[in-house]
Amino acid sequence: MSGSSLLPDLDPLAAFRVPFLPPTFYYIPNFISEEEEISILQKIPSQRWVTLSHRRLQAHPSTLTASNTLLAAPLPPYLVNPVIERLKALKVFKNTPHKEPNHVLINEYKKREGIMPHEDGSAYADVVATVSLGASICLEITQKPGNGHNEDSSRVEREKKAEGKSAGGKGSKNDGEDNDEYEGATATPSQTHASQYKIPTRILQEPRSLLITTLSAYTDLLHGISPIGVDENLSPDTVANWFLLAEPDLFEEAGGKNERSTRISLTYRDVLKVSSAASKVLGGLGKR
Ligand SMILES: O=C(O)CCC(=O)C(=O)O
Ligand SMILES: [Fe+2]
Repeated sequence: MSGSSLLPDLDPLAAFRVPFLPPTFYYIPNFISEEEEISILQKIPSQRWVTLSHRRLQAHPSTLTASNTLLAAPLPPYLVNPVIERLKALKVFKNTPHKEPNHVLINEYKKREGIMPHEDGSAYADVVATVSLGASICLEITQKPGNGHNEDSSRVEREKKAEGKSAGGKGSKNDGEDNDEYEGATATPSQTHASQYKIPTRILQEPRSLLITTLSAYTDLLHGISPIGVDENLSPDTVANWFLLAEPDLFEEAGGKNERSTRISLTYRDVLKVSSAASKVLGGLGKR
């Protein structure tokens, strides 16, 4: 029905699409309230962190098995409410196998910490919803090395690809969980990107915001966070989601700078392979 200008746009995400990027990035400022942010931060268990070289991380309900299988278990309530209810209202995971997230990776970045440019792995459906807590940070979006810029990128091509694509990342090497390094050898040719998009670019993630990345954000592009103390030169020209920001004035008044401080991200995902049998076996063993 989107063809008629008399009808409202029925896609609840349409207003939040990040411009200058393929239609696979959505940014929603103030997705949660300050009270909700504080409440979630207080409930993240301090004993669950795994320290990596440039960040700390924890997986809920658990780390995936070696074969990228999730042992079925509920997410803790503080990760369900209010976030998952709101993701459902926005139909964020409507095309993924389980229709809702079943796994959350929590990342913590202190000042000067980051994550190498990477794509998220084939363990997950190709939708990630990231809630930012505590501080702002810039996510850098870059082209995957080896991707052509000159190939057909017409609207028709892109829509065909988006329509034909069912959930499920393809060909990615990195699960974002235990290996930050991008392995460029897996690059596949891009049919989606050309000069109408501004890539590389940055997405400024404010505290309490939601960033949704889907489809070609997974297959054709890389995302990463520079391990720096200050994000600089922030402006409408250099930040793709500038006009979606809750408080662009804060960065303008600071001379286009964002002084980093500890930022936590909750990355909601749908793991493709879920084993309830395995969890029963483990649960049984645990009781002995
Ligand atoms: O913290 C973020 O916003 C990005 C994290 C990420 O890319 C990942 O966990 O795969
Ligand atoms: Fe990632």
